[in-house]
Amino acid sequence: MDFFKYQGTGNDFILIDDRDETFPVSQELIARLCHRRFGIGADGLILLRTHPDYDFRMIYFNADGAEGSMCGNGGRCIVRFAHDLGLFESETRFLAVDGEHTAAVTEQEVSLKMNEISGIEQHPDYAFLNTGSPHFVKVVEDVESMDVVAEGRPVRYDDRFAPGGTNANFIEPIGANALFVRTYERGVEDETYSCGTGVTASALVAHQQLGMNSPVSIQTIGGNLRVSFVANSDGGFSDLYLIGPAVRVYEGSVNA
Ligand SMILES: N[C@H](CCC[C@H](N)C(=O)O)C(=O)O
Repeated sequence: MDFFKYQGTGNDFILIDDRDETFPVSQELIARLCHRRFGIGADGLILLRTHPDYDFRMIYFNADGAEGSMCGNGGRCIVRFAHDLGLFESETRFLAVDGEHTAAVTEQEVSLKMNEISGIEQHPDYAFLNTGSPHFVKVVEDVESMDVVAEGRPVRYDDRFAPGGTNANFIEPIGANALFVRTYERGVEDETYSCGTGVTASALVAHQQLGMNSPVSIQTIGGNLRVSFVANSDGGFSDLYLIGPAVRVYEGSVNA
């Protein structure tokens, strides 16, 4: 079976051109392919399929092999993959688990439009919102020295977020409109080098709690992203874009 490996600021994915819909979907196979020792190794696996009304359809699976909610970095990577396959020139429209997305590509970046957010659930020491995936966001002092797994895993499984659980983001302001974000990712069950829906959520919380304005620059372990948005008077957000690099690393073939 042929596959392509892409990464978006270190969040890495196996991409499969499944326009013929022959990929044998199973939780066991996908978990094995994503395994860092017994498989190719990735934070997730993404199928590119056809759709009569869109340039393509995105189906996302977390590294645990289960079909996931929206993946922002994976969305940027499948846009780069579709462009590499020649499916569009510079702008595209595709269907994902949370509905329609548009995106634009340049040599350096992919700009992905994220779905509108109705509002942020603000608690005394954290915020919670869904940017296509559920995110707990907490402002901390020294994010670089945190043990993100030790702090993030209990949040991911906390009863407050049952039954589906949540991703956990820890954010630190590093400039007027800049953050350092680290994320424990649900379904990977580890810290990832970046999380697209997570940095999107973090930027909106930084606007609301820290007074940051669009575009917010985000440093992650895996590289730099930008999030631009319009804050609406009703507390929601629109014109939400996740912008940054998405790169093909290699292609290969694997025994299914
Ligand atoms: N693990 C996430 C989905 C992928 C999110 C992340 N990879 C991104 O770039 O948004 C979840 O189950 O909620």
